[in-house]
Amino acid sequence: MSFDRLIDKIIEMKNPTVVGLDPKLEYVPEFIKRRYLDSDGWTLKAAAKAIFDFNQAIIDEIHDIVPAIKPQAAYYEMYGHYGIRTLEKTIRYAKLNGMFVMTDGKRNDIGATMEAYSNAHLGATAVGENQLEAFGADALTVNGYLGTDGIEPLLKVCRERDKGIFVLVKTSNPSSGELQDMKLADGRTIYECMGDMCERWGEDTRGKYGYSAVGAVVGATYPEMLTELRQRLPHTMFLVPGYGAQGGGAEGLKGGFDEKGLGAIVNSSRAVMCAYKKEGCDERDFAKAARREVIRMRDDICQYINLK
Ligand SMILES: O=C(O)c1cc(=O)[nH]c(=O)n1[C@@H]1O[C@H](COP(=O)(O)O)[C@@H](O)[C@H]1O
Repeated sequence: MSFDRLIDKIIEMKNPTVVGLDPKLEYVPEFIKRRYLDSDGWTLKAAAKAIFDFNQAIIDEIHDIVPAIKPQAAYYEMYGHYGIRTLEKTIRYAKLNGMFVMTDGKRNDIGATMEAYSNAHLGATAVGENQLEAFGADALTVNGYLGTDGIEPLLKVCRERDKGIFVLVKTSNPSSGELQDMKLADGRTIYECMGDMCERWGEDTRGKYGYSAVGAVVGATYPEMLTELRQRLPHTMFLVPGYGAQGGGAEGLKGGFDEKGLGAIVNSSRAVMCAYKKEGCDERDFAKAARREVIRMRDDICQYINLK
């Protein structure tokens, strides 16, 4: 009921990073696409099958180095129910390989509907007497803007099943300040207020490292705010996207970590999935190129933090 399982893995692997599996078909090497698209045609089904092979090969190459993956649901929903099946299989395959899985769904709704999202992604669905796991991820990204009743159903599942959530606090995109940086009457920004709510929501779920089951998404593209939020939210684990393809650099990330080098996990998606394109290596070596990139990323970030 905290992020202890994730932090244990980060310490064991000495690696505070997560690979985002956001697989567009154009990232998948031709030789894999031909495997299905030549025989089945250019269909959603064939694309979803090719994407699963792509994900599987990357997981095979990175699972001994990286503690977690973060599949972004949109890249699977694009392929309809075939894509959803690929998401489900990808989650299962990563878990079989010992990885922590954070589904990036950025979900939120009223309490009743949020209960359905919580059961779908983190908990289980009741079918008669049976409680059946649908996706079974370890954590989910969520939007907190509907307030406490939209978060409560998630907290219930986090407590019962040892899961976690990452709430959007200060996002990495260029327009994030339009709303998130606005000041409230009490002088706080909206993102500070959302961060404070994360501390409160997580209060009774703190684990052995002091971090609760309620984490926050804070973009690598805003290093000063990342540093400021680390001080402000001592019990909130950060998911930090924006490193690599969005321009966030390793040095700017250090303020997001605590003095033990914990408290944050940095995501990279395109830079890992498409490392083979950047390297210009044979496309058949795409998974090895992903492996080289995750090692480079780990070493790049770890040089600035005190993770023992
Ligand atoms: O919640 C997220 O993961 C997220 C929040 C945010 O503020 N910015 C952000 O980029 N993300 C996600 O993080 C990933 C970043 O991908 P790359 O820019 O390719 O590394 C994508 O899956 C985004 O949807």
